[in-house]
Parts: sequence; structure tokens; C-alpha cells
Amino acid sequence: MASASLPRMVSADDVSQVLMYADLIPLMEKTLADFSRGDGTVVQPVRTTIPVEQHQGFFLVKPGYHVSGETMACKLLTLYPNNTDRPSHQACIVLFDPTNGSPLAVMDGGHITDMRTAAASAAATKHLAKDSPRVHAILGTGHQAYSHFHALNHLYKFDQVRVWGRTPANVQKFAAETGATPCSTVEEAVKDADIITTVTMSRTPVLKKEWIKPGIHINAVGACVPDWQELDPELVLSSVVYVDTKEAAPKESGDIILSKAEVYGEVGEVILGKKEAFKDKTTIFKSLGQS
Ligand SMILES: NC(=O)C1=CN([C@@H]2O[C@H](COP(=O)(O)OP(=O)(O)OC[C@H]3O[C@@H](n4cnc5c(N)ncnc54)[C@H](O)[C@@H]3O)[C@@H](O)[C@H]2O)C=CC1
Ligand SMILES: O=C([O-])C1=[NH+]CCC1
Repeated sequence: MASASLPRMVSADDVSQVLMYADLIPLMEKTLADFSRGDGTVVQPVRTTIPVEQHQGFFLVKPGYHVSGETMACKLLTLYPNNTDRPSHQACIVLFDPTNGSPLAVMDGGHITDMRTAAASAAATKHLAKDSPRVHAILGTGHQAYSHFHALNHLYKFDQVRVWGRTPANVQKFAAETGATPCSTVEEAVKDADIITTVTMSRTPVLKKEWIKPGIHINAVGACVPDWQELDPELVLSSVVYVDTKEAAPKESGDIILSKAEVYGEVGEVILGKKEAFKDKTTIFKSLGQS
């Protein structure tokens, strides 16, 4: 029996040299749309999440097969919110050849997770936000805050990007590194903002309805656990809620489960023209990390 060759190892440095938002944002638009076709173009069940209770962590397994793209992979991800000496999210992605089942590569998944998630939010923003947004407010100062800063800046020329975080030193660091305007309260950061991105590890709401200008777009990226929230339930209930996956949202999103809000549709359905983009209303993209 012929033995399969060992898969190639692809480091975070390798990834960062080739992955660019100019390619990734259109690719995420296509992937979100393919996922929502509902014709088997993409086979991706809701991920498996194993709580690692004795270490306050989670182990997530995310397999997927893009049939027409001939891509088959599984992301293995750990989420340890209390990590201080290493990232809270660590991952590797194993890529297989769908024609013969051979493993092709084991890729570092950290940088891919940061950029893929931000590119999905950028794709959602492009289809759900009003044109020419002026102010982007980012809540959170971690990995996703940086990647969302860069992905959204790739799409728009903002007059101002504002940042708030619960740790003032991290807000100052983010501001110094990116040129964003540091804010000491959420209210100050989101006042009159056209786009808000929530990328915190909070388990309770950080963003309130009364602080935002109606008719804006919100990328709600954190709180991917059934009993975690980032958004005030009143805000969720009064907005049009879009998701990446309708199947996962009622199982995984605390913001949807606890507010009992209805999901209007998937971003992929908007891209396909199957669902409307209500740009005059407040829109929320509740991202869960599918596709
Ligand atoms: N939807 C998706 O596809 C993905 C979602 N995520 C989620 O996005 C969020 C951010 O992820 P990363 O930036 O990688 O994490 P990170 O660990 O790099 O940063 C977390 C940030 O949240 C802040 N934070 C922690 N507890 C808080 C609280 N109680 N209130 C306010 N801020 C708090 C931290 O100070 C830090 O700024 C997490 O909830 C993560 O699970 C991450 C990857 C993909
Ligand atoms: O897709 C992803 O990597 C994640 N989704 C929620 C937490 C991390």
C-alpha cells in the first residue's frame, strides 16, 4: 500500500505573507453566499463545542467541505478566555484533498481566524450599511479589534475610527498603533457612529440602544456562547438581525437566545438577492464564525 506523504506545515508567518484583505473580503462574500445557497454547494454542520470546565475553556471542532471549490478542511480551535501569556483563541486548520482524502497541510489558524472573521464582517458591512460611513467605533482592543480595524479600513475611508476597551492602557496602545481615537466610555465611542464593531470577551451587554444613532450597522462578533451577551436585548429586538448561519444562531448566540429576537436572514441570502438589506434601519450582523 502506498503511504501518503506528510502534510505540509504552514506557519502564522507563512499565512501573513499571502493572506490579504483585497482577496479575502470578496472571497468571504462568495463563501457566505455559497453557504446560503442551500443546494449542497457547501457542507458545514454547526460546530461541536466541548466545554473544558476544569480549565474554564472550550474546544471547538469545525469541519467543512466546499463542493464546487474542491476544498475540505477542519478547524480545531481552543477558546481560553482567561489566558494571559498566550492568545485566548488558538487554532490549527487541517486541509485535505477531497479527491482522495489525503491530508495536504496543517496551517496555523490564529492569523486566519483574525482575518477571516474581520473579512466576513467587512462583507456584511458592505451589503448592510449605508454608503459612505464616516465614523467606525470599535469596542474591544484584542486580536479581533486590530483585524476589524484593518479590514473595515480596507473598504472605507473613515473620517474617524474610535476605540473603547475596559483596560485603559490597551486602549492607549491600540490608539498609538493604529491612529484610532481613544475613548474612555462606550457612550463616547459610539455617539453618532455609522458602524459599530463589538469584539469583546464580555458575557454581559456592553452596548446599549439609547447610545446609538438609529439606522446604523453593527458587527456583533463576540459572545459566541449561548449564555454570553455583548448587546443590550432592547437593541437586538429593535434591529434587523442578520447572521452567518441561521442553524447555529439559536444554538450558539446568547444575544439572540436571551433576547428572544428573530433572525431575519443570513448575510449570504442578502448577497444572493434572496433577502432584503434594510439599510435605513439599524442592522446587526451577528457573526458566529461559520464559513
Ligand atoms: N464570530 C467569530 O467568528 C469570532 C468571534 N470571536 C470572538 O470575538 C471576541 C474577541 O476575540 P479576540 O479579539 O480574539 O479576543 P482577545 O482575547 O484578543 O480580546 C478580547 C478583548 O475583550 C476584552 N474583554 C474581556 N472581557 C471583557 C468584558 N467583560 N467587558 C469588556 N471587554 C472585555 C479584553 O480586554 C480584550 O480587549 C471574543 O468574544 C471571541 O470569542 C473570535 C473569533 C471569531
Ligand atoms: O470561528 C471562530 O474561530 C470562532 N468563533 C467563535 C469563537 C471563535
